[in-house]
Formats: sequence, C-alpha cells, structure tokens
Amino acid sequence: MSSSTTPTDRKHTEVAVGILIDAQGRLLLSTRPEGKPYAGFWEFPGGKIEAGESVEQALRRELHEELGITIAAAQVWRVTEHDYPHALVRLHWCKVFDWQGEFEMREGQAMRWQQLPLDVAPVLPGAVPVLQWMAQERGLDPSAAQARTTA
Ligand SMILES: Nc1nc2c([nH]c(=O)n2[C@@H]2O[C@H](COP(=O)(O)OP(=O)(O)OP(=O)(O)O)[C@@H](O)[C@H]2O)c(=O)[nH]1
Repeated sequence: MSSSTTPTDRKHTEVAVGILIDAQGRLLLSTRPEGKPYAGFWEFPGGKIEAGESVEQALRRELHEELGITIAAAQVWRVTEHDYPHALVRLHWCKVFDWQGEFEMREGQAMRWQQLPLDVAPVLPGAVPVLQWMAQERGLDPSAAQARTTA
C-alpha cells in the first residue's frame, strides 16, 4: 500500500499534564496559546516531557514556565492516549493539590478555576476522558462533564 502513517507506526509524544485542584475542589483550566495546534481550546496545564525527565520533573518545569508556580509532589493518576493529526500523544495525568507562588499567565493564556460541569468550551479532545472520570468521582453524570453548548 502507500506510505501513509498508521497509529501503530507513529511515535508517541509523551506529555505531563496537571490537574490542579484547589481547596474548594475546583479544577484549573487554561487556553492553548496562539501559534500552537488547537489554539484557544481549553486544556489542563502541562507539556511535553523532555529526554531524561520524569513525569513529575516535566510537570514541575512546565507549570513553572507557563504559570509561574512550583508544585509539590505529583504522582501519575491516569495515562491516556489521543491520536491527533499533528501528533500521537500519551498523556500522563497527575492530580496536584499543593503548589507555591502566584499564578502568572506567562504565555498569554486565559485561566479559569472550574467546577464540573465546566462552563468554558471548547475543550481539547484529549482532555475529555479525564473530565469524565473526574465527574464520575464526584457522583456526576460523566456525559455532562463538559459545558453545554447551543451549537
Ligand atoms: N497541556 C495539555 N496538553 C494536552 C491536553 N490534552 C491533550 O490532548 N494535550 C496534547 O498534548 C500535547 C501537549 O503539547 P504542548 O504543545 O502543549 O506542549 P509544550 O508546551 O511542551 O509544547 P512546545 O514545546 O511545542 O511549545 C499537545 O499535542 C496537546 O494537544 C491537556 O489537557 N493539556
């Protein structure tokens, strides 16, 4: 057949993602900066893991670069995959309850603390399963984790 690339022969991009949860149980979402694929979509903060980094180290670096905060310990909670046209990503999700510093949007993003269901939209497709699990943990209908839209 042709030389088209199938999901099985594409290399995964490893990504560390933080689910920051505040004292009221709210989740931090931010918008993807201009110039990146899916710019303007809402996502959980994080980014690509660099060679030699653990998930926790990558997440600590990314959240410092993007948000100006320093996180305490973070353990991987779930691992998911999503096949985008631009990349096949493996997302390492960590819940984060402790951090230090003041939030500064260093990449010009918007940020919102959100309860479920969210009231921001649209959300990056790769983040949807995690929103559903978070809703389930809270005794909510997983299919209603995202904002209702009138589209
Ligand atoms: N940060 C983040 N990335 C996500 C989420 N869901 C999801 O599918 N992704 C995907 O994971 C990848 C993260 O890459 P990124 O471009 O944000 O990472 P980065 O900041 O290191 O990028 P750069 O070094 O290219 O600037 C993207 O392909 C993005 O689509 C999410 O909730 N948060």
